[in-house]
Amino acid sequence: QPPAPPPEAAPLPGALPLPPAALTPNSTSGGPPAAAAAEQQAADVIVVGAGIAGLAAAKELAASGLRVVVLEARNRTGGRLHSVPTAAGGRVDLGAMWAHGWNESHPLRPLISALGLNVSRKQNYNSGAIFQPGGGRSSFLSYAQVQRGWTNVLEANITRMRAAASAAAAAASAAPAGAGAAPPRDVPVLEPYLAWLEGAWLSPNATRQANLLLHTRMQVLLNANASELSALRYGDAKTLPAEDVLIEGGMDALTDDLARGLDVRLGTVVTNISHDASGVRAAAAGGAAFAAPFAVVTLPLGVLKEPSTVVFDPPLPAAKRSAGMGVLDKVVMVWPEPWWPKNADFISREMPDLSGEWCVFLNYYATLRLPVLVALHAADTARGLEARGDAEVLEGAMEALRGIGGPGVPPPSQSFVTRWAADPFARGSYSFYAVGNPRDIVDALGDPVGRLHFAGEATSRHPATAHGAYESGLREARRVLAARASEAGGAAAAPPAGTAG
Ligand SMILES: Cc1cc2nc3c(=O)[nH]c(=O)nc-3n(C[C@H](O)[C@H](O)[C@H](O)COP(=O)(O)OP(=O)(O)OC[C@H]3O[C@@H](n4cnc5c(N)ncnc54)[C@H](O)[C@@H]3O)c2cc1C
Repeated sequence: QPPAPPPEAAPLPGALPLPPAALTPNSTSGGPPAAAAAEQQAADVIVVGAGIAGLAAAKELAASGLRVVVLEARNRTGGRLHSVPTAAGGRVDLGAMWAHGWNESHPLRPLISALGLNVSRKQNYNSGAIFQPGGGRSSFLSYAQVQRGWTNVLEANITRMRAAASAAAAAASAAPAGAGAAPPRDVPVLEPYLAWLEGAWLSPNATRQANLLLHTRMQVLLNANASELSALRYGDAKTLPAEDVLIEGGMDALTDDLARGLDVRLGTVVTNISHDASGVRAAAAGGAAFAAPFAVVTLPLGVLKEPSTVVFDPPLPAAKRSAGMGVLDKVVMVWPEPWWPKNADFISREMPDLSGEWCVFLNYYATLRLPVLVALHAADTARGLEARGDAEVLEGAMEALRGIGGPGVPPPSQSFVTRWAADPFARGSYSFYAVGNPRDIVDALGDPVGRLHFAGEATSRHPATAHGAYESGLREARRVLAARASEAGGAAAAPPAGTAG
């Protein structure tokens, strides 16, 4: 539980007086009134972005008695948490869906429990029904055997490579300057895979299953092409040591709850952020302007990677854009009844190549008893599908599904097609370690720049997750409080970079 707010937080020198009507708590239903557009509205802290990171930061800061204004471009809160009702009942997630690493100390557990939300049983990644390209069930290996046999070999291969790289780095640091081993060379994760595949002499059928696994275990999970993913950093983006659950009713219940009582300005597209020793100013499309001594910026990495979208003055260090931003897209399809194997967590198709189109469908029936299949596409495959219209996308889905279930498979009664890469307020799904990224990249992404603080999934030690984003918001709220206390002459000092979240 957040601490009780102090009676009144003293505004810092430089904070502009608050115009009485400028900041109205609970104004979550629209942008600022036009009449206020020209004047600069003041707060103690500006939070840019009402995703789970921004809302966590705002809630924590507001609980300390600060005047916080949250600027959000969309007409809803939640950002990459976005759940929609289905015609068959229940809700499904178009963004994040799993609480990864569900254990007793999961950071989202208190929120989920307080809201009384149920979670599904743990997702069983070994429960899959695999089909051959021409139809018919793959019979010679179970999904579990495939995973044990092939991905473990692949991961062992990468582990060996990383050990060799660490040994080379240790030798280089022990040697006198200019001598010693060459610095470790990072390679795309595709390289060890292909090397292994070449030496493995697999049958065509086994190769297709290996491609399926490469695609699901790496490209879909990490939302990037195997040619972009760092082999040295593969596995660094650790989740918590347990399994994944789905949240019944959808993940955005969490952000709905966090937003309650906060001053969130929906429909406020921030275009410029300037800062100096006296404070931060944020300007939004339409002319609204905001000022505060501090800001917490939670813009997605994909947005930061396009510097013309939100212009920073002075410009941000290049390191703020240096990790990879990938894409994971979903095609959510709803039927009145399931026609597919009901208890297999995943319905998959062997893959003739690495393109991975329509190769994996998550079966919501197995976990939440919803007659819903969710096709997952990543990276280049996802970008290719984003360029097509919904009707064409669904045609592709039906062709694949009829290859699995026969010509009688009916079209879905409802569908949703996501386009996270094209979304101007996300520009992708989540971050990944690109080839050559150093291990401490998340610290560079999260380090403050003057009075600007940075939170969001990409800045977290658990990147690419909702709980990592949440913790990063709390981390930056604490940093802002420490910086305020230190400026006000208190003894508190800002925690060093990368200490939490
Ligand atoms: C398809 C998909 C599947 C995923 N699956 C999982 C999963 O199963 N489990 C998991 O833990 N995580 C998953 N994730 C990742 C998870 O959703 C994110 O890590 C998390 O939601 C990020 O939160 P955030 O607050 O950092 O960013 P966001 O939620 O993106 O919040 C940033 C906010 O900034 C706003 N914004 C952008 N530009 C501007 C602007 N110019 N002005 C004002 N506001 C702006 C955005 O609209 C957004 O609301 C998934 C993500 C996607 C897209």
